[in-house]
Amino acid sequence: MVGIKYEDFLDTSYEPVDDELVCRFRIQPASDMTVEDAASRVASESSNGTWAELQVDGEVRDLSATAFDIDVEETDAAGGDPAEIAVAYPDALFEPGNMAQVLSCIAGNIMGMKAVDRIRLVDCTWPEPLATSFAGPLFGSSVREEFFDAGDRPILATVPKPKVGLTTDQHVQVGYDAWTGGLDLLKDDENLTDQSFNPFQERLTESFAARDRAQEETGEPKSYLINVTADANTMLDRVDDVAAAGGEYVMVDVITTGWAAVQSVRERCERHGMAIHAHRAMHAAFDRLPEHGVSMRVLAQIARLCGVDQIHTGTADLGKLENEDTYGINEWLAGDLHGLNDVLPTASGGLHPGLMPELLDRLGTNLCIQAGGGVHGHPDGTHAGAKAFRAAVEAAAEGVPLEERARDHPDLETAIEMWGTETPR
Ligand SMILES: O=C(O)[C@@](O)(COP(=O)(O)O)[C@H](O)[C@H](O)COP(=O)(O)O
Ligand SMILES: [Mg+2]
Repeated sequence: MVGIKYEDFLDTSYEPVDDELVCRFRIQPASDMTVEDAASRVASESSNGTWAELQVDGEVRDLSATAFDIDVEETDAAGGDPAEIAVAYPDALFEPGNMAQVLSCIAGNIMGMKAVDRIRLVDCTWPEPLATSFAGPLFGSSVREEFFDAGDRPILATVPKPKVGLTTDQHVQVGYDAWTGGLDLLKDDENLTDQSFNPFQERLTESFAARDRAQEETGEPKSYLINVTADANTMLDRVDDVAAAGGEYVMVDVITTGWAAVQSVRERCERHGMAIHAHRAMHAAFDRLPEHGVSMRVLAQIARLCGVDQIHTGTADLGKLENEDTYGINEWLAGDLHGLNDVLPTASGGLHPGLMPELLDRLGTNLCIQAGGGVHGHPDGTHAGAKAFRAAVEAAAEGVPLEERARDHPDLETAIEMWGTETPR
């Protein structure tokens, strides 16, 4: 039998081994706590320790995490200085392929410990055994070639606005106008699911009928990010319904449904060869305060492991919503992760044609770009708004100044006159 107590979870000479998950936390120790004491408690409470000294078998001891790196940020603030710490977690602590269990360790009780005034899970380094125990994306950015002839340009999506309240007929008409105006994707808003004013089954059937007409008319492949968000069983039924209707995608509000449900949807989508568009509504409840919570970088990592193909990552501060490090997150989503597919970032929120050159300059073209107000707010309506959006992105991707392209593109000219290159507030 061996005793384990908080101090045993701190060892700054420790070198993590290859199959260990390494998490970096930003902590603000409580005023009566040294950073070492706080770090040992983070490692203990997020693995197999607790406040009382325990007598355990050796094997149990082996499941203990180790805080092995402490980087204090000197400040003149009262109380302890904040610090970034690194904790290594043994592979055997985790159930392979179970994201909810992993998060109950690394983002569980520690988020509420009195030993720290604030704690933020900032970044993770995922080892091969744990990472490859997850499905990962089925397509990732290859959706651009698999489903569309987009070539070098980003794929373009629009959400009918107002976000809820349109009838199914109105929704479908907006979709048809957007698709025939040159957009690749119609997208449901995060809070549109199966409400009486626009029921899911009718919306599904009639939208895909309109999609087929639009493909006929334009000769271009079109698709629909239909929101299947609901309880897990209902979501799986809706995935099957979308497959039966000939859909290529489903959209899921991944934060509000939870990662366990996302993993089940991923499994069902594989059966049908379908892609998952992840909306991150509620992410800011986790990531907005820089000193506390879970960073969007880590949320994006979790989404990739759980198998989404596209996820919203922000507009590099060009749009209406706060963004955290869009560039860094997009880079990680495109990077190697033990052979798992990449994820296509989605830029959305306050975007309009005038912002496209700067957006592509900052984030490149390996993107899905969504504009709702930036299309349906066009004075000449959705079809004109869609044409302006497509023209702006094509010009930006070709390096042609918008003003020049607008000379022979009146809808684009109108959009630029209307919104200029301003970021909406
Ligand atoms: O409801 C909205 O606000 C949007 O539909 C954008 O509409 P607009 O194009 O009309 O702004 C998206 O949900 C946000 O972009 C989500 O934020 P993020 O992409 O940051 O997750
Ligand atoms: Mg929305």
